[in-house]
Amino acid sequence: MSESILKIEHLYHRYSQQWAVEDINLEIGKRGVWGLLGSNGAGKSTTMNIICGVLSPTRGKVFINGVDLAENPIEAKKYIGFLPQTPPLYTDQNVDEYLGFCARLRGIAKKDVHDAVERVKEKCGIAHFSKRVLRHLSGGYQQRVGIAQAIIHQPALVVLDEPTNGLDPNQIIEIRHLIKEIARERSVLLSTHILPEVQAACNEIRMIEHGEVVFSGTIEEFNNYARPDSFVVTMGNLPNREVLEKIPGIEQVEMLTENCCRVFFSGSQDILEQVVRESVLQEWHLREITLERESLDSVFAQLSNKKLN
Ligand SMILES: Nc1ncnc2c1ncn2[C@@H]1O[C@H](COP(=O)(O)OP(=O)(O)OP(=O)(O)O)[C@@H](O)[C@H]1O
Repeated sequence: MSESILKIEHLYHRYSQQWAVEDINLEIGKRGVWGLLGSNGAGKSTTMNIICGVLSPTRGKVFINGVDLAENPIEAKKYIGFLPQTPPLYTDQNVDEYLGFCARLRGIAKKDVHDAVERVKEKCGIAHFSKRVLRHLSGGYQQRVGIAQAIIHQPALVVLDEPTNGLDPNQIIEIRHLIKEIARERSVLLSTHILPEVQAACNEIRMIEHGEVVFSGTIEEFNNYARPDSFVVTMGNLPNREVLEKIPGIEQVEMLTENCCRVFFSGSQDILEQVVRESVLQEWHLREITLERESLDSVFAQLSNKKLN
């Protein structure tokens, strides 16, 4: 990848005795939403805290926009906005006061603070709550303020640690929408252990388990990771099991109803075309044929077990 905003090389982190991250290598591009997926305790927060310079790695290198985080932390951190798992909010401040404070912390010149605050409030849909004290905002709006502080200095990479944790379903949809919106102009790396979250929000997935990367690819590649090996077929004139089992590649047929059966096959999915062809030739009156995809949960479980095995 020529245009990467984040590159991690051989990253290790140990808390006293226990290794939380072991040899993580990652590279992410300059646009889109990148999901860092993993079950609880997989090492996501540790990795994110290291990327954002909150934690020093035991070993390994992190480059933000080509800048070595260890050698040049101030320069590297200019490119990053971070929303940790618990939003760093001063809940006695109102939205304007808090975002103004964050802008100054990020080194924005005094004369530009007002414009920066107005811009992120607009972007995050919180302009109508400018004078509202943070502790009186709902969880979803507090999270919006958390995202606003993460983008106040217009970073090229925004890192969000479980950004929809603890939100209700409507708030989750709104936050996902906001994340996609801010990823139009930059790269967003978000961590989650919730599978529908990555499906709904991410273009690319990096999955870590027990501190190691176990999957790296697009959402389609993730969905197709475990190849389907069965389909369900409904025919007006379904032949008996033995007839179907004679078709090369079909391993076993399980009758579900008089007109419907589940077919287990080995080899490629071309077998479906063959069944359709046979159905026309033999006048079996095919009504429906559906490949049974592995559910995302089962892919997740398989990838989690890959490391254990
Ligand atoms: N401060 C700490 N001291 C000791 N061990 C820690 C510390 N923080 C995390 N760990 C351990 O390191 C491992 C990775 O934890 P981490 O929080 O990075 O995982 P995670 O994927 O973010 O999990 P979650 O989704 O639950 O936040 C876990 O086994 C965890 O118990």
